[in-house]
Amino acid sequence: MRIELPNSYFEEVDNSIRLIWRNTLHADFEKALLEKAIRRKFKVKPEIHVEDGYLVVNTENEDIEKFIAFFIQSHLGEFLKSRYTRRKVVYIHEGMEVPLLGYNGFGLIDRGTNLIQIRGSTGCNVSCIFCSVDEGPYSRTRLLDYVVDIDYLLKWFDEVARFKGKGLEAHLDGQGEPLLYPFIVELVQGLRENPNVSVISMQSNGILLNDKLVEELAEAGLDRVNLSIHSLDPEKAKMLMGMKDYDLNHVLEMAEALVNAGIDVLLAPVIIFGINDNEAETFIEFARKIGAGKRWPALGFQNYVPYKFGRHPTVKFLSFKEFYTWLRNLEEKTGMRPLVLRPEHFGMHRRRFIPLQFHIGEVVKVKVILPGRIKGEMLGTARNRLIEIINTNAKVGEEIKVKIVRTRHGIYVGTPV
Ligand SMILES: C[S@@+](CC[C@H](N)C(=O)[O-])C[C@H]1O[C@@H](n2cnc3c(N)ncnc32)[C@H](O)[C@@H]1O
Ligand code: SF4
Repeated sequence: MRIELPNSYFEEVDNSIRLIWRNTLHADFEKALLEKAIRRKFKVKPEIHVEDGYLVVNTENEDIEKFIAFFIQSHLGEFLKSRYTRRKVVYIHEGMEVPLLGYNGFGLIDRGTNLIQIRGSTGCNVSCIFCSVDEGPYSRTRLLDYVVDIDYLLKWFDEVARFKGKGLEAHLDGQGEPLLYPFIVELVQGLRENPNVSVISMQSNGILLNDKLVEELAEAGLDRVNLSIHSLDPEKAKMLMGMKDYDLNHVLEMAEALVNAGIDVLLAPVIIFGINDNEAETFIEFARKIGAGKRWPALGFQNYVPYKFGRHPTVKFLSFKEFYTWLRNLEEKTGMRPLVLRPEHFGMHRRRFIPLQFHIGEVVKVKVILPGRIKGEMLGTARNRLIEIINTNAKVGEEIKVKIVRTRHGIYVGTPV
């Protein structure tokens, strides 16, 4: 008898049955564990193996089939891992009562404009050598990943959108790669249904795109992708993305496929002077060739910035003043405008902030609800907001007092007192 679960297939790995769920997540169940559970319940020991992606059990007993499906689904949360980072995944859903405002790892961020950042998951499939958040399989600091349930994320978004009003841009980004979010198409669809959303955009490295996904995203209503391509030289691109099988050609093809599907493309290379600044004109040529920048600017060159918790390939970087001079010269030389980007180019304007719940210096009683992503970090909650607690060894379930040390843009950081 073959067992099938929605959006999933199975593989056999060593002594385990691996469930691959929505292509981006997996969970390993030891065969012995599954067999023990069945033996206990039905007093039989069936043979289990995987065939063509199906889990096959040598029984015609439908109750056993149902039991196995139920057992796997109900234990999924315990074993869930990212297929790309191999880290444990904490699946956040409504029943956990985790607020989706307050933290920059997942949920929603309001920076006082009509653009709302939406972060459905953490984790990345590559490890760029300059990554501001030290992401990807080779991260040295990130200990686990989060995935937020789609219905729960949309529920919070709808509430935020009601407060913020009409003409919003819903921007899918993250401390990681948005295309790893297992419900990315459904997320775009759900956002499109919100009457206050005018534009849906995404920041992505584009690697996981394929023709089918591009079509699905276009149909769901994605308007623009800010595509991170850092070199048009295949070898240099591999080096910058920290991935030896990075297929630049595929990403370039996908850039074109996006444009052809009616999704605007903004190329967003990070410029590290001495490494890829000499490619600026080639980027501009490529953007022109594929017809990027139909409704928004075609290029968004980014200045490399060494971040505290990021990776640092070089000690040399340009001040923003020097960077803008470089961009203006490039505008003059190539006629490509605008390269110096302003919020107006994206229809962005100031909007009333969701009111802050805490002020700096305030001491708050916080319930610790989740482990954090880096050592010494935990996530706590108070007044329906998340708070990142740093320098702590508190455990989940404890109630502790923290002093709020950061509130900027509604991202709360606290230290134990
Ligand atoms: C952290 S990434 C997340 C989204 C996605 N993974 C990507 O790379 O497009 C967000 C953007 O920041 C850029 N970025 C990463 N590290 C940076 C750094 N040190 N300085 C400037 N930009 C950086 C990335 O290239 C990307 O365009
Ligand atoms: S910059 Fe983006 S693509 Fe590169 S490692 Fe960081 S999150 Fe991943």
